[in-house]
Amino acid sequence: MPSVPSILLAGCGKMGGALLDGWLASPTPPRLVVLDRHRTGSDDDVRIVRTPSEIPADFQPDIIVLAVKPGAADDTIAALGAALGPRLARTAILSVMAGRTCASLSEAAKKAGADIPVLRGMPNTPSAIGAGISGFYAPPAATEEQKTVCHDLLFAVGDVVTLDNEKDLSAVTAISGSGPAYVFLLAELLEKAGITEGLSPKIARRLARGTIYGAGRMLDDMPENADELRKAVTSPKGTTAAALEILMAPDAWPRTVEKAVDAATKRADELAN
Ligand SMILES: NC(=O)C1=CN([C@@H]2O[C@H](COP(=O)(O)OP(=O)(O)OC[C@H]3O[C@@H](n4cnc5c(N)ncnc54)[C@H](O)[C@@H]3O)[C@@H](O)[C@H]2O)C=CC1
Ligand SMILES: O=C(O)[C@@H]1CCC=N1
Repeated sequence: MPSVPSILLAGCGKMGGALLDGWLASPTPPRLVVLDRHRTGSDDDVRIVRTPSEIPADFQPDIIVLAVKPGAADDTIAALGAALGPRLARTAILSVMAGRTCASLSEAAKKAGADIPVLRGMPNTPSAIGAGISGFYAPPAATEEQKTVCHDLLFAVGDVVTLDNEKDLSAVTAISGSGPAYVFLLAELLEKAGITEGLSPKIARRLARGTIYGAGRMLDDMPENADELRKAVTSPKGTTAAALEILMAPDAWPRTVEKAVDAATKRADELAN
């Protein structure tokens, strides 16, 4: 494989688009062709096509990053097989889709005429600004080179946790794949609560966002555990204690977060095939 890999990004919506933004901002972006039926335009860094038949005839992808919805994967792989012909057999797939297993996607590739490995990543949208975190799983069928290139594609947009068991990707999806949405919800709710308490929407928004940003940076920068950082904010009989008494009641956040993550993990399992 060349030192700058050639990547076909199939699906450039919210997640594919976040990866694309992160790659283009990274010091050594891959050679890229983007396939998305709803995206148009082209620039110096990336060729964008709407159908597989428009993929340049001399473009041999080292890796196809599959970022369509799980239900669209089989059709997309079939269409790629028809357009790429023997080139499909000289590539590997990195799926960033929730649920879909390596085995089910390898089967789809076989139907499209290529017996190729499928690796899986589960990134998240902060990848767009280089602040993503991804789970990564490579099956035994993948070559060391394919593992390295796929790992590095994810590492170019943030941190990467390599997994020994594919099954763990469902929990990863529930924690970090979906996780930014939970934090954005907290931002929305804090902002609304601030407005309810009489702050202007502008000030409530600034306070909510600034707080989540600052707390996130502390989690990243400081050695203390999250509970220690929490306790450092909580004066006995003070304001934080009054709020946490409500949030930390067993049926409040502890149970709610556990139930939410369990629901997301189960949904990822349901999307498997
Ligand atoms: N949105 C997120 O935060 C995350 C999403 N994912 C996974 O990423 C995948 C994509 O999710 P989103 O980006 O949110 O969805 P999306 O709907 O924003 O993007 C999907 C894109 O695929 C394109 N597409 C669909 N079928 C196509 C075809 N046959 N040929 C060409 N383009 C086609 C659509 O035009 C669309 O732009 C899903 O499988 C999801 O599980 C993974 C981690 C996080
Ligand atoms: O909601 C979903 O299914 C996708 C996977 C992780 C984040 N978004």
